[in-house]
Amino acid sequence: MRVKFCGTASLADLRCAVAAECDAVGFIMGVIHRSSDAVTPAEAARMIRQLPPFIEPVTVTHLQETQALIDLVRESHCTTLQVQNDVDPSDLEVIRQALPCVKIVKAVHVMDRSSIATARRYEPYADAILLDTRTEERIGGTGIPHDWNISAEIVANSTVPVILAGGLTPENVRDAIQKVRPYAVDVHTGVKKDGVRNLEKTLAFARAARDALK
Ligand SMILES: O=C(O)c1ccccc1NCC(=O)[C@H](O)[C@H](O)COP(=O)(O)O
Repeated sequence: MRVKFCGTASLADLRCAVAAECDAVGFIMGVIHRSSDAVTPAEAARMIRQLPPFIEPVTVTHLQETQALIDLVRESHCTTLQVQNDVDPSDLEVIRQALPCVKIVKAVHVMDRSSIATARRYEPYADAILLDTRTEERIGGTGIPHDWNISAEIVANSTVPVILAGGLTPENVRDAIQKVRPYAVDVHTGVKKDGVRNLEKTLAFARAARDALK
């Protein structure tokens, strides 16, 4: 099972994720909704210089305007873009033309069964779909799980890889994987202690995720 740790805000956070043998690290940039752990593109670029090979750095953002998204990826030097906010699917095509080597992940918020159609709408334009939770204030990093029955249905019918996020923890990630069968899992809040990424929780999350289907 692949694992992404989101909200990497310091070298200490980065080292925790690397120690847990992560597959990807997310850098939150360009936030317009409530959020924590945002960094500037220059800060992300500096941290990425310390990243060992074969770990994917991901630009995670609220921004919606196509050129702003392209600029953010270029400035941060990430190799994957996670679009957390609403955009027209055709905008993803424009981004792909501008950044042909960058993988595009589109977040879909699982609120009710309408999310199934939303995910299907983005599938032709995204390299992966990330299923997340939203609240009135936040469109990511809520620490709240959603209805995994709906997520499982999206995974079962998707033509692209599906990443499960939203309220995952070292304690519930095994059940989540067994029920939803995602391509990868993603966590931000669930591996924090006293507001910062915690090494024990990060290691425990990665271990539980990797052992879930054994
Ligand atoms: O995590 C955030 O605060 C965030 C802020 C702005 C845009 C996206 C954000 N998160 C996207 C992620 O990939 C998070 O890991 C995902 O929402 C899960 O978060 P959590 O429920 O806290 O584990």
